[in-house]
Amino acid sequence: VDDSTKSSKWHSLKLQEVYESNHNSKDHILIYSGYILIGILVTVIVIFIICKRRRKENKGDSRLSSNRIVAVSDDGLNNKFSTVSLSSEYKTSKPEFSMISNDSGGLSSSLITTSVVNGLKFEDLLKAPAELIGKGNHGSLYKVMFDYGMVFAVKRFKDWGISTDEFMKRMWKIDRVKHPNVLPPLAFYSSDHEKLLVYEFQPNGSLFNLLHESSHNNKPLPWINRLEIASRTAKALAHMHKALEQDEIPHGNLKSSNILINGNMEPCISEYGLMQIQSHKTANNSFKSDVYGFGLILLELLTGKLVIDEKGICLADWVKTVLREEWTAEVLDRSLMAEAASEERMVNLLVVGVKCVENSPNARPNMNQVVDMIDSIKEDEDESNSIISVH
Ligand SMILES: Nc1ncnc2c1ncn2[C@@H]1O[C@H](COP(=O)(O)OP(=O)(O)OP(=O)(O)O)[C@@H](O)[C@H]1O
Repeated sequence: VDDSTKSSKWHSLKLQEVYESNHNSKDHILIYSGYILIGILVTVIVIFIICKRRRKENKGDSRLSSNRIVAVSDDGLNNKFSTVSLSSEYKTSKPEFSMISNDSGGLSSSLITTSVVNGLKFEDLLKAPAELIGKGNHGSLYKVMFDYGMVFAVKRFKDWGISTDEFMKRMWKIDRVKHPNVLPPLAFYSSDHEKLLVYEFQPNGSLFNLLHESSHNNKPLPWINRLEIASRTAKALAHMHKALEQDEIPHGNLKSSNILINGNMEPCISEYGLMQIQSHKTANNSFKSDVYGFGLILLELLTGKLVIDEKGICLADWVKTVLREEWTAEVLDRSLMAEAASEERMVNLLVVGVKCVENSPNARPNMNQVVDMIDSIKEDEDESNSIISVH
């Protein structure tokens, strides 16, 4: 009995052991399956997050693809007319810019899109050969060329005391206002130290080149073209003033080198709104400064002389003096006098110019009044031309 009891006890112990070992391995399987499930779950979450991020980045990229942005390093640029690649300039020093601006708080605030330049990327601009074509008072201008024929003018501003935020807001406001005779920026970039603006390159150069650089064009600009340029520029400026009056954004730097000439000999106002107004009080005076600038352009158009000549004589003062002394014909560009056009209408336009360059801003007309005055000269011109053509 004892033996059989022992053996049955032994059996039940064995069974228990087997049962327990089975039970343990089941537990293990369960535990491992749990781990695997958690692992899968974590992997799925990680993949989901990565995909979401990629999608976001792609969105940013497609926004960028319609931008043109140029990065130029601070050093490595010299005064000489030179052909460089912006990317090589860029590599000469630690890059100051990246596609994502460090100081402007994000991509969208550092880049501006425009539909005109779809498909072109930042890298393309960096790689393209660039030519320094001028150094103005407020920065340098580069001509950037692409294999497939597209050419851009990139203006690089130095020391423009405007914050990135303000700059971006201003650019958006200007971008909203369109006029066929105002050159819109195609893209722009801003960091605390530097602002870049990209424009379409105008192969015919500026009104300044046309009037004052004999090598530019040997044929003098005919009166009818000068009148047309004056009229279109006045209308474009009046349009911009009206649309941006509330925002207090005048052109701020209107001069003949900022009037570009397109293939049809039409003027295009460039670099609108790139100067900062000191205060609200001066805003109105700044609009009247544009009127002054426009007046000087009229005087340049009619006299063919520089705003300040080699002897330091100021064109506005000179014209005023000559008109006071009634030597009117002396003032006009000789090539205009050689034309069979009406001297009277030329003098009328000159008078509009003189009104615009009055010393006191309040004495100057606004751009709408200027447009009306020029329109009436144009009407006279058209009328007389139609009479001539009938005869
Ligand atoms: N989009 C453009 N296409 C072709 N030429 C241009 C373009 N923009 C400017 N230019 C020309 O490049 C030259 C340099 O221009 P830039 O604007 O740097 O100088 P600026 O107008 O003389 O001075 P500022 O810095 O006061 O504007 C000028 O002769 C100008 O007419």
